[in-house]
Amino acid sequence: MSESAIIELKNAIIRQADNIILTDVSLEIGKGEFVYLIGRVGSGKSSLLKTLYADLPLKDGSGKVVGYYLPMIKNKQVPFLRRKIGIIFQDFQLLTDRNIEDNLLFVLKATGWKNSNDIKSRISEVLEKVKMNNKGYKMPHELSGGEQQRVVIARALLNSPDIILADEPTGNLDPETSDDLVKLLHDISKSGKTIIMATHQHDLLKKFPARTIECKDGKVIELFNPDTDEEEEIELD
Ligand SMILES: Nc1ncnc2c1ncn2[C@@H]1O[C@H](COP(=O)(O)OP(=O)(O)OP(=O)(O)O)[C@@H](O)[C@H]1O
Repeated sequence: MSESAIIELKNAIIRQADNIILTDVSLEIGKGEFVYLIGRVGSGKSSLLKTLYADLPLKDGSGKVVGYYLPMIKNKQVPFLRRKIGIIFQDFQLLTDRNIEDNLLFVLKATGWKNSNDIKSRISEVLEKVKMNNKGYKMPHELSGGEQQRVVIARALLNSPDIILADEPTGNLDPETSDDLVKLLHDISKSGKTIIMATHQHDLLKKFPARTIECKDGKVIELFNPDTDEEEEIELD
């Protein structure tokens, strides 16, 4: 396996229970890469992402994510793998009974942070990164969808993950807010974080081009790579 890839799958089979969803998956993603993951409903995008954060076991083929060998990962190692991965879903999943700062505090406490000054400054750093530093006192329902999703990104950044996996992060947002959010994710990847973003919004691929892979007919195919392809080569169904 390559030394430089932060995510690597080789001849992997992605399963949901006993069902084979994707076969022969070979993929290398480097540090700081931004990758779109596209594919029709039910094509296996979420299953692929779940395999990367060890929510689905990898039993066939090899796979390595931030140094952890997926086929051999032990249950007690999974929380350590997950600390290196920030996960963002379509539904914002903020705790509705507490304000934004307390949402972030909850995660820090759950992941072992104890020093209250460190906690305070980390919360303000991540809110600053997503330009929400003046709204930490607000309750989730007092924020727009785009603002809530920014907070979710801030939450994903708390433990300085190497990788962000975003499953349809703009699925509930209007087009303009989606654009802002994708720009933000691109900026975050430029700071050295690897991002895989599953999306159905193909207009984003044209507006903010990046490497694109597709789940199709039970395989993962490389659709576009800006390092090697011309932009007009992207062809979507
Ligand atoms: N918990 C589960 N148990 C069994 N099969 C599942 C489970 N979750 C998903 N599947 C099946 O796995 C296949 C891939 O689903 P997956 O959610 O990975 O697709 P997707 O590309 O992310 O779809 P979407 O675009 O709708 O999010 C589908 O056929 C789905 O029905």
